[in-house]
Amino acid sequence: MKILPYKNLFIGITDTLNNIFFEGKYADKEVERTLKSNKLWGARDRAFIAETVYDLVRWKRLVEGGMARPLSPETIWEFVGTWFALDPDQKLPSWEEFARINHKEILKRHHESAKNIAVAESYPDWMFEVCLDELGKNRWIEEAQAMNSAAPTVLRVNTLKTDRKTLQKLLKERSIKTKLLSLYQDAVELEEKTNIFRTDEFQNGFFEVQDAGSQMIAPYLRVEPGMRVVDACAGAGGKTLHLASLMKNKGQIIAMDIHEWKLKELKRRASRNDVQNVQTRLIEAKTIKKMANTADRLLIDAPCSGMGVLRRNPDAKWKLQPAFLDEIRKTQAMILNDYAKVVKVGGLIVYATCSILPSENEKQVQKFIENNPNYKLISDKTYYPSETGYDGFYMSLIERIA
Ligand SMILES: C[S@@+](CC[C@H](N)C(=O)[O-])C[C@H]1O[C@@H](n2cnc3c(N)ncnc32)[C@H](O)[C@@H]1O
Repeated sequence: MKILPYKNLFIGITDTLNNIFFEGKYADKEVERTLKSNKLWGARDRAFIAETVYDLVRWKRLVEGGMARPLSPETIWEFVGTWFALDPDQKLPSWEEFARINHKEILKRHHESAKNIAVAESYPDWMFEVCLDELGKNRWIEEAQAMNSAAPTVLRVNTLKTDRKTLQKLLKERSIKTKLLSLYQDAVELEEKTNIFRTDEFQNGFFEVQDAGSQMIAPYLRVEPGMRVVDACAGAGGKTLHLASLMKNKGQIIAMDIHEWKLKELKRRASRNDVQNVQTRLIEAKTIKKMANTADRLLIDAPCSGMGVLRRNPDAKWKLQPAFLDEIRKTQAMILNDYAKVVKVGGLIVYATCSILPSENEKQVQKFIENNPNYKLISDKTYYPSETGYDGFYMSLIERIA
């Protein structure tokens, strides 16, 4: 995007980056907070700030390759200036903050550093190596590149309240252009970024924002109206709400998590969506044991590394640590082993993650089946961002056979 040479926009960008990189804040929340902080910014100003911040979070390592020094709170302006200096079509404003910017030097350093592919694709070395090792070179390079582009905004129509065509028409009346996605039965994609949360349609629960890949998970569980379904890692309920729509609000969904605040948010969303068949339950020491053999269906939307959704959360590239990956694999194995008993004999389980790493996905499931002969793998699938254009997900369907 062309530079908008206004100092207050650049101050917004540098402050936001500082909070993301050095105060541990999440990129999406920080961008939202910055955009709310100045009511006078128009749509173009907002787009410039949001796009520049996301680009810089995504391309941090590549930009550092062109800088004389690493990124620090002291070098944030140089970091932003270097990013624009890498593009010959951009002209930096002649402010003192950009006085150190030397285009020729930057390009020279950039050409040298980008010979390292992890720098060129802007990933930390350890992450690049783990992914190369797990996915192989061809697959990982394609995914690394796909996850460096901006994520589209996709809505899931709430079929308890309306249908896709009606939603599309209502949004069109607000000059919000959308397209229907033929491979995803309830998905509507925005053609341009806009603050969709301000619309009456959102306030009235006609849709939720949910990536197209994520929309494949609930239907994979083959729920039917009247069933008793447990959503074991429900979080704020993205998939719980989808399950409720598929069940036409009939039967019972028990939405569980280890964090009460997430379940509170789930309740708020359920009421906006007119979802009436969900009961929330906080997971405590004996909760899971007590629920053995009670469910027709079990969704395990497991906590994971998020290595399929980096284009939506590019800051995770820099925040994720190898030790966390080890920990999360243990948690996944524990959840699968302990929670699988909740389903009745003949019942179905979906184990899903928003990661494309086999060690969090098919390898976890294989290990579980090997150790638990009462369960059978029916099918599984990984959705790769490079193939779908949406977030990466894994899902497996497991039957309890004895
Ligand atoms: C991928 S997120 C769930 C997203 C959610 N299903 C949705 O669609 O919005 C994983 C969730 O697992 C929860 N979690 C972490 N450890 C858990 C555990 N031991 N048992 C149950 N849930 C757990 C996290 O709090 C988080 O909300």
